[in-house]
Amino acid sequence: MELKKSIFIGMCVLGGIGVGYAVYWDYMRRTNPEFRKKLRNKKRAAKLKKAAVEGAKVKVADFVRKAVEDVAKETFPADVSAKEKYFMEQVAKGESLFGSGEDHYLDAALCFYKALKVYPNPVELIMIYQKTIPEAVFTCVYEMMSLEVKKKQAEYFENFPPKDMNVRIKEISQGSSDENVRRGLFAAKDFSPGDVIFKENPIASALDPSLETGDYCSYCLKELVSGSVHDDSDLFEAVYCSKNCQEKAMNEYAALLFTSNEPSDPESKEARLVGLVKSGNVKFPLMIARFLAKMVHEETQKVATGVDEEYSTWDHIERLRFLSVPPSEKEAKEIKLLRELFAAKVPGMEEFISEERYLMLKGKLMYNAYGINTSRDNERNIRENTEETIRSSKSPVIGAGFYRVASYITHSCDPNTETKFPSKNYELSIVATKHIKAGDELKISYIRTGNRDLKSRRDELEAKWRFSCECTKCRLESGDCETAV
Ligand SMILES: C[S@@+](CC[C@H](N)C(=O)[O-])C[C@H]1O[C@@H](n2cnc3c(N)ncnc32)[C@H](O)[C@@H]1O
Repeated sequence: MELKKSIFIGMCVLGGIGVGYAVYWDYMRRTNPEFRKKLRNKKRAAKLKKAAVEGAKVKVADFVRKAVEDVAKETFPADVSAKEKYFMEQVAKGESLFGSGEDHYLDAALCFYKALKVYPNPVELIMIYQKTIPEAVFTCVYEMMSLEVKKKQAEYFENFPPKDMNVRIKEISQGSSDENVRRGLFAAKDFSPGDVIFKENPIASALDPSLETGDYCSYCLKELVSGSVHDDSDLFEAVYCSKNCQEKAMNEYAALLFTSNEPSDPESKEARLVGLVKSGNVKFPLMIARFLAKMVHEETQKVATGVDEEYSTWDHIERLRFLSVPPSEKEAKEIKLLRELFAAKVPGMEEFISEERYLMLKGKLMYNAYGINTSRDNERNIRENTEETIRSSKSPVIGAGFYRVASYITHSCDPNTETKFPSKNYELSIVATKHIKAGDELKISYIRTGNRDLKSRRDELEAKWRFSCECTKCRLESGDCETAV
C-alpha cells in the first residue's frame, strides 16, 4: 500500500514538472525572439549532425560495396610463400594506415580484408582482428565479409550447378503463395534418348547395412568381384574395393566415427553406433553420421590446404526441401549417440547436433535420396526397398545416395529421364529416355510405375513425398485435364 502511494505521489510530481516546463517553453517560444533564435540554431545543428552521420554511413556502405566488387575481380597469389608475402604486406599497410588517423580507416579495412583472402583460416584471423585493430576498422572489414557472403548466397543458382552439367535449377510457381513455388531441373541443351545428361557423386551414401557382409564396397558400393581391402581398426568391419576407397572413407568419416581408443569395449560410443546401425539395419543415421563427419573433414581440409570451395556442403543442402520428421524415441536415441560421439572428438559439434538440426537433416536425406543399384545380379542378397523413402524406379536397391543436383528433379509417372549407375558404383547418371529440348523440365519417376494403377501410384507418392501427382499420365487417367506437371 505504502509503495503504491509513493509511486503515485512520484508520478504526480514528475507530471507537474513536465506540465510546468511545457507551459514555460510555450510562453518563451511565443514571446522571446532571442529564445526563438537559439531554438532554431539548435535545431539546425542537430539536423547537420544527423546529416553528417547519415553521410558517413552512406560513404562507408559505398566503399564496402565497391571494395567487395573490386576484390572479387582480383587474382590472389596461389603458392604458399607468395601468399605469406602478400599477407604480410597487406597487414603492415593496414596497420600503418590506421596509425595515420581516422581518415585512413576505410583504406586500412580494405588491406585487412585482402589479407583475409589468402589466410588459411579466415575465422581465426577475424578473431585476431577483433582484438587488435580499432573497432571502426574491424566493423568495416566485417561488413565487407558479410556482403561477400550475402552476394555469394544470392547468386547460388546462377553459379550452381556448373555449366558442364547441362542443367539449370529454376523455380516454378504453382499458385499465388510462396509455399506453392517448387524448384525443378531444366535442360540447357537438346538430348536424345540414351544420352547421359549429367553424372554426379553423392554428398553422402550408404550401403544397406544388411549388405555389409563383404559383397560390396562400403564406400563406393561397387560389387566386389575379386579381393577386398579392410582395416582392422575399423569397428564397422567395412570392406572396400580398393585402397583408394579405403583411404577416402578413412579420411572423410571412418577414422572419426569407427575407430576407438578402446576397441574391445562394447559400450564405447563407436561400438554403440555400429550396433545401432547394424542391428536396426538403418541407413539414415549412418548417412547423417557420415555427412557430419564429412563436414568436419571439409573444414579441416580448408584450413590445411587453404583451398576454399565456392560453396560448402552445407550451402548445398541448405536449399533443398525436406519432409519434417516427427521426433520420436528412435530419433532421440540416434541424436544422443551422435552428440556423445562427436562431443568427444570435435569441439562445438555436440551443440551443433541439436534435435531440430538432426531432424531437418534426416528429413532432407530421406526426401531427396536416390536408391543405388550397382549389382550385376539383382536378386542376390538384396533386400526389397519397401519401408523407406528412397527414390527409385527400379528395385531392388543396395543402398542410397544423397546428390546435390539430382535432388531437384521433379516426379512424373511418365518421365523423360532415368537413373543409371554405369560405372557400377555410387556415381549416378541421369539419362534421357525421350527427346528433350533445351528449356524442357527433366522428370524422373520416384517410384516403380510398372502396370500400377493411378490410385496405387498416387497413394505411394502421397505417403512418401506428400504430394498429389498431377503428371500428364495421372491427369489423363483421372480424366482431369485442368492441371499438369
Ligand atoms: C525431392 S523434392 C524435389 C525438389 C523440389 N521440387 C523442390 O522444390 O526443391 C520432392 C518434392 O518436390 C515436389 N514435387 C516433385 N514432383 C512433383 C509433382 N509431379 N507434382 C507436384 N509436386 C512435385 C513435391 O513437393 C515433392 O515432395
